[in-house]
Formats: sequence, structure tokens, C-alpha cells
Amino acid sequence: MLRVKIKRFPHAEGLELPFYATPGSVGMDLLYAGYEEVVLKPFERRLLPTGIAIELPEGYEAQVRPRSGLAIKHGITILNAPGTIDSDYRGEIKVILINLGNEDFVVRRGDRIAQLVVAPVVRVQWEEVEELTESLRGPNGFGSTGR
Ligand SMILES: O=c1ccn([C@H]2C[C@H](O)[C@@H](COP(=O)(O)OP(=O)(O)OP(=O)(O)O)O2)c(=O)[nH]1
Ligand SMILES: [Mg+2]
Repeated sequence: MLRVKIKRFPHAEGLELPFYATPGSVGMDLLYAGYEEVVLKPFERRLLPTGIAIELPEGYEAQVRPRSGLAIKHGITILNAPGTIDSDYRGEIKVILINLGNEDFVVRRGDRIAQLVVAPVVRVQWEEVEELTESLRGPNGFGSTGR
């Protein structure tokens, strides 16, 4: 278990911190921390507050991922999925929700709107060369191996 500092904003008072729904869950559910109800019309997007900020150790990132239940039942997803939380970001984590369904979708305070996955990241240092090492695939991609 990695210990990560978390700060609650005043508007998150009374809400629980993001939590793993089961012992094996990969993501912690993020709650909508606004007081006003949000109605997302079809194809409408909104930046929604979660009321928390975190301090990731260097070498880690957090991803804001959609919830499959919202996606299949309501067409609700995250426009920039997976959203990237940098380790040096200290601001409020926010979620860009979009309604790709064909009915209005209502978001209420405390609703679980997304899930946060913390993962290690590798940072690279470029080594510029004239030629890259040959490989079986070479430059082929984008369906080159067939259906
Ligand atoms: O879904 C998201 C995506 C990003 N962020 C925050 C944390 C992240 O560290 C910062 C910047 O995100 P990103 O790099 O994706 O956005 P950008 O458009 O490149 O902005 P910037 O120039 O600030 O990096 O915004 C969120 O709260 N939610
Ligand atoms: Mg950026």
C-alpha cells in the first residue's frame, strides 16, 4: 500500500474520501462534490469538482477513468479518458463528464462519477539516433496484420 496525502476542500465536507468498492478494486470511486444538481443534455460536457487534491509521490500518476455502468446504462463517459493527474498537481481533481446517450443525465452531490487509478510511470530520456534497430513489424501498423 502506497501512502498518499489527500486534502479535502471545504465543499467536500460531509462526503467520504474516494474509496475502493471491493478489496480487489483497481480504481477508487470519485464523488461529485458540487452542491447543485447538474443536468447533462445529450452531447453536453461539464467539468465537475470532486472536492479533493492529492500529493502523489514522484514516479506515480493517477488516471481518471470512466465507470462502465454509467457508460452502458446512460452513455456517460469521460471526454479525455483516461484523464491524467500529474504527480506535481496540487489542485482539485476534476472530471470532464460527457453525455453520449440520448437522454438527459442528472448528476447529484455524492454520485460516483469516475474512478481514480494510481499507477507507476516511467520517465524517459531521449537518445537521438539516425536509425532505429530493425524489427519484424518495422513501420507497419494500423491494421497491417489483418482483421
Ligand atoms: O481529467 C483530468 C485531467 C487533468 N486534471 C488536472 C491534473 C493534471 O495534472 C492537470 C493537467 O492536465 P493535462 O496535462 O491533461 O491538461 P493540459 O491541457 O495539458 O493542461 P496543462 O497545460 O496544465 O498541463 O489537470 C484533472 O483534474 N482532471
Ligand atoms: Mg499537460
